[in-house]
Amino acid sequence: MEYENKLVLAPMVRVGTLPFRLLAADYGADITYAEEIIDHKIIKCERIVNDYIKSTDFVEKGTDNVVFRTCNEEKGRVVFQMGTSDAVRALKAAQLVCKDVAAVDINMGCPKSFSVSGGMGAALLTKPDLIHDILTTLRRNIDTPVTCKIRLLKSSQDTVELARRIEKTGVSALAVHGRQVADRPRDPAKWNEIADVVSALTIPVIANGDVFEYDDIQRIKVATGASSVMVARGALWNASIFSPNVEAHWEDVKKEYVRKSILWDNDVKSTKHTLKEMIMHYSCLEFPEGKAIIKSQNLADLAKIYGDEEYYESVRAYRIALNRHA
Ligand SMILES: Cc1cc2nc3c(=O)[nH]c(=O)nc-3n(C[C@H](O)[C@H](O)[C@H](O)COP(=O)(O)O)c2cc1C
Repeated sequence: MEYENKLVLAPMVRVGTLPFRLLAADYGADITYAEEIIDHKIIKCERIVNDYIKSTDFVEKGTDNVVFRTCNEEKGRVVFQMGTSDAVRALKAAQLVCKDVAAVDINMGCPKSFSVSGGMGAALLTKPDLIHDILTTLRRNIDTPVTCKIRLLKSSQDTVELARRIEKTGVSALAVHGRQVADRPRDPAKWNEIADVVSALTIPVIANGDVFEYDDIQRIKVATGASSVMVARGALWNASIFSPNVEAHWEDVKKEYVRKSILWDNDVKSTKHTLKEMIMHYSCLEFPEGKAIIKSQNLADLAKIYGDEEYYESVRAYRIALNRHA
């Protein structure tokens, strides 16, 4: 996969499932990261071709819990992001999914305690030897491109030094979130420190942090020199941020997201979570729409909220018919 001049949907836990990735792609995202999945979890899965909805599922053995769902349509642009603290386990996990995705990314930026206490996410930033071990093990053993995503270190010099070590492992690209581990999301991202990494490396750098409207894409490119840009919250709040045309109204974006959730039989908890995040940004969960979402128990309930009962029924009928002919 090429990493120059790309618009990238950032990895987002509980948000970056198949329907949201396809939504972002429809609006213009070239590369779409899946939510972070921990190596332990994917290793417990088996790969199942789901003829019913035409997806490829990684399902926890002995359960019907779909840990990762993808489809042919996104094969050339989906990035599987993994949380890991061990090269052997990371490889085992990557081998399971690598034929179905465009790249495998290692998360080295998550500051949450469940990640850091397991030696994953941002904990890796202080262990350059382990980073080297994980990335070179993956590079040598899988044909799929390998990338990673880091945060800024205490000084720009430290970040550049780490980035250079990472580049030497042969990764295809490096995503840099312009905040340090202790920074809060409301602290401004330091685009100037991303620029230092861009000028020190020859591999593509994907600049991430504080892109909230389409014009910010050009701004961060100019400020950092990076040709590719990654967007998280801006896309969560309105996935049409990737579109050079007029931003779609967020009401339409929500409706389309629910339709895609129905089409790809998304976990209702994940769809509800994403809808709530979208609503909280523009409005308030106390209004009837928010209350109805909180109360909803399945995708049929969500379809009803958005006046899409007919759509829901037609998808259901189509699947039943397909299944009968299978
Ligand atoms: C809801 C949410 C979930 C996130 N989950 C992940 C994740 O799974 N992996 C990761 O590397 N970063 C994760 N992040 C961080 C984003 O990918 C991104 O680095 C950060 O939000 C900065 O970008 P932004 O300013 O465009 O939001 C998450 C952020 C948000 C808002």
